[in-house]
Amino acid sequence: MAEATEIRKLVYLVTGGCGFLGEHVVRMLLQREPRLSELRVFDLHLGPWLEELKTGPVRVTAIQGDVTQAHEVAAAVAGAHVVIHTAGLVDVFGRASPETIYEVNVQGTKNVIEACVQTGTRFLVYTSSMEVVGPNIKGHPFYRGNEDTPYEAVHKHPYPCSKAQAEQLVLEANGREVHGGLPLVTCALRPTGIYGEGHQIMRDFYHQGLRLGGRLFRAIPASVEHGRVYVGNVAWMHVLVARELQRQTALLGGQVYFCYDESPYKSYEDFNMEFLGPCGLRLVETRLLVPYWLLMLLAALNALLQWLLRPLLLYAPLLNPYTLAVANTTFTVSTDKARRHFGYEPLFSWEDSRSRTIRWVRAVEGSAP
Ligand SMILES: NC(=O)C1=CN([C@@H]2O[C@H](COP(=O)(O)OP(=O)(O)OC[C@H]3O[C@@H](n4cnc5c(N)ncnc54)[C@H](O)[C@@H]3O)[C@@H](O)[C@H]2O)C=CC1
Ligand SMILES: C[C@H](CCCC(C)(C)O)[C@H]1CC[C@H]2[C@@H]3[C@H](O)CC4=CC(=O)CC[C@]4(C)[C@H]3CC[C@]12C
Repeated sequence: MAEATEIRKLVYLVTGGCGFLGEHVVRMLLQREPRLSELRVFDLHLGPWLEELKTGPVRVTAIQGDVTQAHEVAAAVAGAHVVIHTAGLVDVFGRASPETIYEVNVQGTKNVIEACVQTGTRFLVYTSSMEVVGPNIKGHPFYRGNEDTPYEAVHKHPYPCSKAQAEQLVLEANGREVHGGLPLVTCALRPTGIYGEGHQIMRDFYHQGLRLGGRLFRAIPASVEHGRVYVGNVAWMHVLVARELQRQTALLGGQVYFCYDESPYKSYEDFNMEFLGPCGLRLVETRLLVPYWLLMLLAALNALLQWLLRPLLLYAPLLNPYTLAVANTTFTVSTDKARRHFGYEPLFSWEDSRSRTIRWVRAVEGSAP
């Protein structure tokens, strides 16, 4: 007992700690970071599940706050050794305005960096995204690429643009002097499409399939491959990189790492069927019935309707020109940089990731959409 309290001396802060990924990071830190003494969970909306975490050996502090408010961020960061910044506005459906997306993703990240500098926090891990690279607006495939693969990263949509700007800010901040005179050490993790327990889009597809009599309709050719990664492995990568950033500052500082695991390369829809299939849904082939030009037309119509209806109501369907372009462009990652730099191996095999996700979808069954 005395030994356990002796080694527990680190304070971590997880921004966005009540989100899909954030919750997994929080739980993973409690399970796998033995040096943790306090875990601060900062989010705009706190989850009730945080209460059950407060009985363990680590002090869990829930902080309701907004990353766009510099003073709230600085107060939460003060005294933390490590910040894992996962908070972000993930919106590719036009629910939020571009200004709001920039405010949260870019200004929010600036506030986190400045808070580290002012308060003397030395280690910052940023949750970036594959979207900072691509797919680009030209629809170029990124096939089994790694962190050094040349690719024309050209974006227009506010989400990838904001993530790219924020990532750049984080990487440029590496080496800045923090309060106390020591250098800030930063790195960025770039997950591909994350799946697993708590994945809202998977839940939406599941309910859509139930409404359609147990069917989903294929819209994208099966040959278009998407990189996907299990949320537990993404969380594990965050925990590991945060630990190793403190040990190997020169090697890891200023670096980017794609998040990867053993999940198979498949089309977005075929991949989802790995979980939705065992839960009773089937994918109906419609390629011959719905040509791509018609999908583009529908996507453009959705965008027009969104714009026309905006004064009255929020119309934000899954299909829009941006999501169609992303869904229809191959983007897969093949790298071992995280293994080479900080010894990352996926904690969950593909079989584990799959069965955990299926179990979660089954539990969602019957719950309101
Ligand atoms: N879901 C995915 O497939 C991928 C997500 N990412 C990144 O991972 C991070 C987490 O994403 P998810 O967990 O999927 O999203 P999420 O929406 O489930 O979680 C984001 C969390 O940030 C919080 N948040 C939003 N605005 C905030 C603000 N102003 N102040 C404080 N907290 C705020 C939300 O309340 C939420 O709990 C994001 O930075 C996202 O860009 C990256 C690649 C793929
Ligand atoms: C919603 C899309 C699938 C529906 C397409 C339709 C309507 C034709 O059937 C999703 C396809 C690809 C997804 C994105 C991808 O996984 C990369 C992402 C990374 C992030 O950082 C955030 C989420 C997302 C942009 C993800 C969003 C949903 C898709 C566009």
